[in-house]
Amino acid sequence: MTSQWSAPTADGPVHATVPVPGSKSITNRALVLAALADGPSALHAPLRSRDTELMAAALVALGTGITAGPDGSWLVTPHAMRGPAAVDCGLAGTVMRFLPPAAALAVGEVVFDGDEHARVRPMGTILNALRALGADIDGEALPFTLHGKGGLPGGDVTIDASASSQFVSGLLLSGARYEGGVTVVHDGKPVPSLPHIEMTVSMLREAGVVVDDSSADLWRVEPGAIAGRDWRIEPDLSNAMPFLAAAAVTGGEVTIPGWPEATTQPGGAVGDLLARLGCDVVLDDRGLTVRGPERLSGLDVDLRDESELTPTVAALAALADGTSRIRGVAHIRGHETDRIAALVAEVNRLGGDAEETEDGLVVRPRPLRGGQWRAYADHRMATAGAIIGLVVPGVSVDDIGSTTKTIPDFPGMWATMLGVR
Ligand SMILES: O=C(O)C1=C[C@@H](OP(=O)(O)O)[C@@H](O)[C@H](O)C1
Ligand SMILES: C=C(OP(=O)(O)O)C(=O)O
Repeated sequence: MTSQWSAPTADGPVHATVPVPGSKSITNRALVLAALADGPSALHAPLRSRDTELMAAALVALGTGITAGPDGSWLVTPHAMRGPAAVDCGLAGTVMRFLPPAAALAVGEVVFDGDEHARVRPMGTILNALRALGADIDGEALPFTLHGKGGLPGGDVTIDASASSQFVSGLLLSGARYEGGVTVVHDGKPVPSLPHIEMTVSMLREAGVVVDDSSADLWRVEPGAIAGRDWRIEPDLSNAMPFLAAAAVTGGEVTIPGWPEATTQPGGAVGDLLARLGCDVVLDDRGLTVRGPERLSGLDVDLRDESELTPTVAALAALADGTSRIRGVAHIRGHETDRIAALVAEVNRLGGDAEETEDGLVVRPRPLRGGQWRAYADHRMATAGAIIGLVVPGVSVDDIGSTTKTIPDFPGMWATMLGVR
């Protein structure tokens, strides 16, 4: 799915209110919990994009009933997991890390595969953890085959989750359905994206599961039922950031309605990050409103907890007046692409001055020129190119179709925001 896209240049400060679709991370957790629950669930305002459609299709292949309501909600009727089944993970980390622990409850063979870029994403940690908990799996990465035995003994497992928080979240989401529950201990460099584990723990508790996360690097899920319930999906705050960035780089004003007062999404940090770059940020009953400054300042920031925001922050840094340093994100070399290498290559291709560090990148101010911005099949690389294209004429993004991973119609939303439809 590649599609060349000439990034539109803003003809002045961008002023817009932009409703954004639901959170990928919350939608895919709610789908898994609903499929493993003891009764029906409804997902209200779910994200309907490639990552979540793949999750839904995989759960249906494993026996779950999923239908769409007239208002766009998803109604989920759980059923005992069953194989044989084939699961297409696409490029979705949440599908490739959250589903194998659930598929281990099925009887029969479940074959997992995904996009070319997905085959190099780290998987060994979770496959070995499942083996340690009693699963029978052939393979170390996509593609792999799980020989389901209808359940798992569960118990204690020690893993190194420094390459992805999703290893922990995946085990916790299904752990209540294992005979002995699950205790996951992390041993290694710090776990990234911790808010995403908090999201997992908090959604498990909302579904009535007993979880102990009182010790650092240890999570205990007691065996028991997962309750069917109504899930209300928050807007995707990480996907809101490129639209807010449009205000930041053009000196305009953008509001995202429905911004939650409290959230476990790492995108909750977006307001603080934009304020540090020099924006005015207000959260009130209209939503989150960002007003851009005349000139953006650089920033020195550790994004380990909010690592999925790195491409967007780097795009802003490339347009800032001061030097920026992004730290704590070594593991994003294993995201949709090696994001550190990709960002440095693309900023420099447009004449900028970016440099890789061991755990992030440094971006120094230098005027950019138009040219090709490569997305590397990565939705957040594509939207980073769009941000730069707002103020640098002649930027072309080579794979804008990659944005359908988490936003159904990014080019349409971008055009509407700019009033160019
Ligand atoms: O659990 C989740 O929903 C996610 C966890 C994070 O993964 P990593 O821990 O691999 O960064 C994040 O970057 C990803 O976009 C979504
Ligand atoms: C890292 C990301 O995705 P995934 O859920 O595929 O890991 C992301 O969306 O930035």
